[in-house]
Amino acid sequence: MTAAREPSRVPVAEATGLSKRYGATVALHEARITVLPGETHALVGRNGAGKSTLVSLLTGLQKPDAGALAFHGEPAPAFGDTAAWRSRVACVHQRSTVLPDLTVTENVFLGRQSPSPLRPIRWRELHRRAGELLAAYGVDVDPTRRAGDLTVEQRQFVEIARALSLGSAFVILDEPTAKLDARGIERLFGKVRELRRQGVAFLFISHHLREVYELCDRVTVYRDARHVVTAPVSELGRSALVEAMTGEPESAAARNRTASVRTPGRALLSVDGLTLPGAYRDLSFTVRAGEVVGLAGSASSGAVRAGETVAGLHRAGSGRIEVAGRAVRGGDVPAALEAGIGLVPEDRHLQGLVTGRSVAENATLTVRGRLGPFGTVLPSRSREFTERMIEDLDIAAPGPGTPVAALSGGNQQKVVVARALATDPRVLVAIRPANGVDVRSKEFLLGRIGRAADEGGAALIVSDELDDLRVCDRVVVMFHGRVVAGFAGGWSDGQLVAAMEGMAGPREEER
Ligand SMILES: Nc1ncnc2c1ncn2[C@@H]1O[C@H](COP(=O)(O)OP(=O)(O)OP(=O)(O)O)[C@@H](O)[C@H]1O
Repeated sequence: MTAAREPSRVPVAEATGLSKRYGATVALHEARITVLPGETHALVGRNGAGKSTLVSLLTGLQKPDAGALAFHGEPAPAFGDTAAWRSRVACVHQRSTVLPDLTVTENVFLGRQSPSPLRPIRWRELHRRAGELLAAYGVDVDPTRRAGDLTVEQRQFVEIARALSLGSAFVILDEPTAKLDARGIERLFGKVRELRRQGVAFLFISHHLREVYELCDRVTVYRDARHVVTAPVSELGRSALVEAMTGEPESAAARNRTASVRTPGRALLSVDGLTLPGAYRDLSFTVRAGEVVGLAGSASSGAVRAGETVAGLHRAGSGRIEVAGRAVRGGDVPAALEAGIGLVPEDRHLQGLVTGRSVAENATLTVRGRLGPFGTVLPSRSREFTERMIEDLDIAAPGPGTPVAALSGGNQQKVVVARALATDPRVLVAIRPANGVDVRSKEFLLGRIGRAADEGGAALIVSDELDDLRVCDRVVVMFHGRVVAGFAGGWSDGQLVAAMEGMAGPREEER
C-alpha cells in the first residue's frame, strides 16, 4: 500500500498556513505541506515559487512570519535550538554543508566528537565508529579521508548518513541530482529507495519531472508562493503537473533543432588535437556559425574540462584552439574573451556571480566597455541594459538593483547566462546552462542560446542532460577523455545515453 492511502499515520512533518516575506517580496503565502512516514514526497514549482524558502523554514534556518510547523505530531522546536531541529529533520542542500578541510569522521561527528568537554577525543575509536556508521548505511567511504576530496555523490551519502545517525527519519533532498551524472543518480535513487523501505521519509526537490515520476509517491506543487495541489504522482500526469506549476497549459514540446533548416556557415570554433593530461586526449571538433553543438559526457568524461579549456580556464598540454581561423592563447581567460568566447560556467557560485552585488552589476561585468566612455559605466545605460536582459531571459527579480543573493537559485543561473550572452560572443561555451532552471524557463533559455547561433554565432553546450542536448544540431560524445561518438541529428535519447555510458554509437564523418 502506498503512503498516500494511509492518511491516518502521523506525518513526519506538517506545515500549515506558512507565510514568509523578504521586504516587499512574498516568498510564501499561507503555504502547506504534509510529509508522511516512509513516503518520498516531491516538491516542484517554477523558479522563485518558494521551495527553498520552505526548506529554510522546515529546517529551522529561518523563522516563518506566520503559520504552524510540527514534526511527528509535536510542535517544532524553539527557533535556534539547532540540536533539536537536527534530530527531526536533515537537509542535503544544493550547496554542500560538509566542511572540506575536515575528515569524513570529523564531519560525521561534528560537535559530538567527545562525550564531555573534559574527555579527550579518541580519534581511532571515532574513525572506527564513523566507518561502522557509514557501512550501516551502505556508504563505502574511508572515514579518515579529507571531506573536500570526496565526489559530490560520496559527499551527499555522508550527509545523509550523518543526518540519519542524528536520529532524523526525515531527509530533505534539495536538487540532489543537479551535479550527478546518470550513474550517480541511479545510485542515489537506489539508496533513497532502500532507506524508504526502512521507514525514512524524503522531501525531494527537483526541476527534473522525470525524476519525480521515477522516485516519488506524492507530489506537491507551489506556484507564486502558494500551495496549488498535492496528489499521488500516479494521478497527476505530466501536462497536468506543468499546468499546475505554470498556471497555463503546456506549450508544444521543444523540438529538436535538427529539424530546423539552416545551413551552417564557416567554422567559428576549431579544436584540434587538444589534450589535457588526466582529463582528455586528442580532442578535435568544429562548431560553425549558426550551429549549436553538444559536447556530451558523464562526470568522468572530460567534457566539462574540455569546455573550460576552450574558455581559457585550463591550459591544454598540446593541441590548438582557433576562433574564426585565428589561434587563441591557451589557459588565458582574457585572451579567450578577447577572441570572442563567452562562458556559462559549471558552478555559478564559484565561477559565476558576485552575490552581494546587484543583478545589474553582475550582468554588466563583462560589457563595461560598452556602457559609458573610457571604461566608465553610465548608471542609466546599465539599468536599461539590465532591464532588457531581465525581460529577455524572464528573470524574476524586482529590478536591476536587486542583489543577486536575493534571487532564487534558478534566477541566479539566468543572470549567469544573461551575462555570457551580453558580450554577443562569437562562440558561446555553455556548461549545463539550464542547471536549476524550471521547465518553462529552460525552454526559453535554451531557445535564447539557439537564437545566438541563429544570429550568426556558434554555441557549444557541454552537458549530459538530454533536454540540453535536444536543442543541439549535432552532438559529440566523450567517454573517459576520448571522443567516442558523434550524432548528426535524428538520434534517440537511448542512443545518446548509451554512448555517454561508453557503449559507443556512430561516429560522425565530420566533426
Ligand atoms: N534572502 C532573500 N532576500 C530577498 N528575497 C529573497 C531571499 N530569498 C528568497 N527570496 C525571494 O523569495 C522568492 C522565493 O524564492 P525561493 O528561493 O524560495 O524560490 P525557489 O522555489 O526555491 O526557486 P528556485 O527553483 O529558483 O530555486 C523569490 O522571489 C526570491 O527572489
